[in-house]
Amino acid sequence: MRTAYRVETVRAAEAELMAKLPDGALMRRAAAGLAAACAGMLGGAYGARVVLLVGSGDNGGDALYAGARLARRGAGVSAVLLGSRAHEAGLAALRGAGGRVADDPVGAVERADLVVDGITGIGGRGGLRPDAAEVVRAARGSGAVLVAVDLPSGVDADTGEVAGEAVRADATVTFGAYKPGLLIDPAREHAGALRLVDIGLALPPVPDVEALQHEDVARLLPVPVGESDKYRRGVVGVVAGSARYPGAAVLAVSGALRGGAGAVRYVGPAGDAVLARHPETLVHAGPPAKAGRVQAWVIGPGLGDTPGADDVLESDVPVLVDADGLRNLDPSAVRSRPAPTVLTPHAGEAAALLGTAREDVESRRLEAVRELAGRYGATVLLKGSTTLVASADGPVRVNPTGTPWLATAGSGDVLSGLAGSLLAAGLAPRDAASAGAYLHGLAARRASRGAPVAAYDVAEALPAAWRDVRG
Ligand SMILES: NC(=O)C1=CN([C@@H]2O[C@H](COP(=O)(O)OP(=O)(O)OC[C@H]3O[C@@H](n4cnc5c(N)ncnc54)[C@H](O)[C@@H]3O)[C@@H](O)[C@H]2O)[C@@H](O)CC1
Ligand SMILES: Nc1ncnc2c1ncn2[C@@H]1O[C@H](COP(=O)(O)OP(=O)(O)O)[C@@H](O)[C@H]1O
Ligand SMILES: [K+]
Repeated sequence: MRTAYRVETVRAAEAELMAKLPDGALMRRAAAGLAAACAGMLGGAYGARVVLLVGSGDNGGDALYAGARLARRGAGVSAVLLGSRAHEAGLAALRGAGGRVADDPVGAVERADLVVDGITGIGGRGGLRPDAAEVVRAARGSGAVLVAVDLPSGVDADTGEVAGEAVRADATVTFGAYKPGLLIDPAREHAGALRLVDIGLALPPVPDVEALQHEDVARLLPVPVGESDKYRRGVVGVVAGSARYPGAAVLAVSGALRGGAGAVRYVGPAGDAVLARHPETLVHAGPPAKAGRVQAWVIGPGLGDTPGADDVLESDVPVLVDADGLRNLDPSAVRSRPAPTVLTPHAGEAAALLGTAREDVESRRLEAVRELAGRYGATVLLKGSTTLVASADGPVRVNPTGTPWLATAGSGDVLSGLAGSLLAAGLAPRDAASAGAYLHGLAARRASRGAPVAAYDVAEALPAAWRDVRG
């Protein structure tokens, strides 16, 4: 599991550790890790031209001490001082090692091999100020490798929000713990490759945000055993499709068939289309309550204007509500259910549920997903460039897989079928949602390999994604 902690928690752990260590020891640890990472990216420090962008806080201090180390190894290091003051001991260390303060900041970054962004870290507020923004733009245009210290300056560490201009780094070297913003867009896009330097912090067991890795998903996935039969493996019911959108039913069933349930019941008017593609589906044209027993329902993809989720929400099994099922969804109807509910909105659907604008959800997705989970008393999977899964309590899960090629019509239908199938197979709601998103993103990467994919390609790549995860 990759874990991330909010600034408040990181600062408390730092304070506890600092009290036990000599003055400046923690910063020297951080700087040593940073210098080693920079030297690695340069393929050796000797003869390299390194420019440090230095803000007025300890983030600048890290950059200055790391610069001193690189200078001692033969790099030409200069510092661009962007704050009202600079970390005094760090600046003295740099000067003592032969580094200097740049008198022409833009010229210096234009000639640099590597630029170190030490403008702001976890103490930063808002976007870059104009003087910093100008030098950062020159650095971006120079072809130098841009390495952010702890965080790309200008992004919000706790939320991933980017209000104004921010550094776009090739890599970020972060200290002690990942911060949520490093894993969540839009900030994640600014961070580049992530590297964590252990500085010995003792962090609480429960993080604020976490991201599943292969081994976590492998442990969650259902695997049939000798005495399994199709009913014991779980039956998932899919209520989807309409005369206008029969394809959504086919796609949701395609995901459900590859999600680990032993059987898929399809309920709705698109039975012929579903059977043509998936003859193994149990098809029913009447109301869901008459379709036979299921262990979980998926409702919503391609329903169009046909009545919403009420019938299914009254059932006593887990329900996943997607797409058209989310329209006008009543929080009290969801809250009062005896079984768990999973909602899978994209940003537009989440915005409609919250009564806000789509852009607002996209820029503050962590807050939006938490708010929806609280309001509905449900597990919420918010889709998009960073897919998040939140339940009423516990860490928010960030999905680390996926590709922007997934932004294609119908891929969400595959996901809802898949996650619903995992629910029917017995996974807890946040596990079904997050393992589903993980496999879905992995399948999309496999199917795409840098080229456009259709939603059905993603469904077909799901078995290969399972095999990847299970090793
Ligand atoms: N506390 C510790 O023990 C350690 C801290 N470390 C470093 O210290 C950093 C935190 O240091 P600080 O708390 O001094 O805070 P930062 O250095 O992150 O930033 C605060 C400073 O930046 C200024 N500032 C805030 N927003 C700005 C903006 N938008 N544009 C320009 N300037 C802005 C503030 O006026 C303040 O002087 C961490 O991110 C990490 O890099 C590391 O050395 C590891 C140890
Ligand atoms: N920019 C993006 N980067 C990565 N994944 C994305 C991006 N945009 C959308 N996705 C993913 O694509 C899928 C689209 O689902 P959805 O919006 O419901 O579309 P549809 O209703 O057409 O199926 C989701 O899994 C979502 O997370
Ligand atoms: K920084």
